[in-house]
Amino acid sequence: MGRKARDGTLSRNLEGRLMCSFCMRPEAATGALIAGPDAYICEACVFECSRILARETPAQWLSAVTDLPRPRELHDFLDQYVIGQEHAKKVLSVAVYNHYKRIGCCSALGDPELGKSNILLIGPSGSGKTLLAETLARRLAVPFLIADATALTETGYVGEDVDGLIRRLVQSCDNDAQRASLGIVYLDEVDKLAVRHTVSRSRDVSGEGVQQALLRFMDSSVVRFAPRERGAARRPEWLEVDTRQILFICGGAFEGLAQLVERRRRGHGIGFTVDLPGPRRCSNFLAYAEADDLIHYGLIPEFVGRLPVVSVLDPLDEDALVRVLTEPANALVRQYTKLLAMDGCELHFTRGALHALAQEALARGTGARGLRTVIERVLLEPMYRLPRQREVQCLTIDERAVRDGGSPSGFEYSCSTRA
Ligand SMILES: Nc1ncnc2c1ncn2[C@@H]1O[C@H](COP(=O)(O)OP(=O)(O)OP(=O)(O)O)[C@@H](O)[C@H]1O
Ligand SMILES: [Zn+2]
Repeated sequence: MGRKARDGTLSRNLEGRLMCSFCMRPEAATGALIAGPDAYICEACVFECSRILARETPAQWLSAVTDLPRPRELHDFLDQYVIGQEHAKKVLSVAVYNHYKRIGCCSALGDPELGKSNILLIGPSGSGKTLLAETLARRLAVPFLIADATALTETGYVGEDVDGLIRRLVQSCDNDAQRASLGIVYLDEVDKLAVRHTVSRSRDVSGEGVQQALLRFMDSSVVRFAPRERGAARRPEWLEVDTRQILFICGGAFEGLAQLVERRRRGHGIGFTVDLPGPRRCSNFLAYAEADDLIHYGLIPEFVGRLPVVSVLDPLDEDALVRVLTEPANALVRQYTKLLAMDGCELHFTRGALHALAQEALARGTGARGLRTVIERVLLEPMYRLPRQREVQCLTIDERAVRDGGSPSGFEYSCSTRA
């Protein structure tokens, strides 16, 4: 036994009793300790170590890579849940595939070099940014966390700092730090971190400060913290997460960015651009957004540099919203049909009603997000009455029922009893 094991702090606790050098529990609590030249280890820690090693063997990584869905498969899966956004689907499928392929290969070959390709999604509210990220994470069965960039603070301020974000990811994996490090973090509203947007905000935390804090995590940084429930057997005292394998997908509407792009493309100082941009033109110009435009918008160059993959999503038009209502595997119309079927009622929407719903959602300017609100309003009255009105067996929502705002009269008008 080495000198350190006898005298050093690694092997004895404050009372001078032998302890496990890994979890620091005394011999009385751990049972037999296995001695090394400089340290001791208990059974629980041996178990934990073998579990970690089992996951890190190259063979396992390679099989994970062989099982990795190819970009085309990822795209097909996205198609089941996300309407439109073809470009974003393609870009994301490839980027996410490459990300996990890289992780697998680098780990297998013991290569620490990991050029990570975090992703930036630019698109209006309710166009499917979160949905795309979430659906990919579900297909890959990797941990997924959604966070709002505007709620983040610099370390030391009140609120959730970036460390807290990683901690939340680990907690969502039942404190499995290893698994958490393969996760995807979707960071919403990063456009609100732009320097020019934070000047007039009331909170004392600058968006720039948060951008700086995020930089560290988007590359590689070890976050170390104590798990919430301590003391339980076989639970390490500290959890460590290396963020270098965590994929960050950032999203934002970037209002006004299209105008910046347009101005750049037309050359500065030419007066005729002023009153040209309409919504359609703007989204066209967004497709030409470059790193410089994002920096001009107020993101710091280092932050933009960490987001090499950029995709622009289209605003959903009326036809797209009708498809969102009906086509996805978990489409709203399917959901409510199932819900009313539980009350023994068959629900139908006419084509006119679907378009009216889409138009109303469109008017709200929150993209597909508005659809649920509108459909809830229209179906409120029927859903309120149905559980009592046993005779109603077939309910057709037509255009008028939508336009009448789901008033009782609209309901009377559109429901019928079947013999
Ligand atoms: N392209 C789409 N296809 C199908 N459903 C969509 C699509 N876009 C949005 N939705 C639906 O609208 C809701 C909101 O979408 P999502 O959260 O993805 O918007 P977002 O683009 O992330 O907007 P925000 O930036 O405001 O969060 C989701 O519940 C989703 O079901
Ligand atoms: Zn131990």
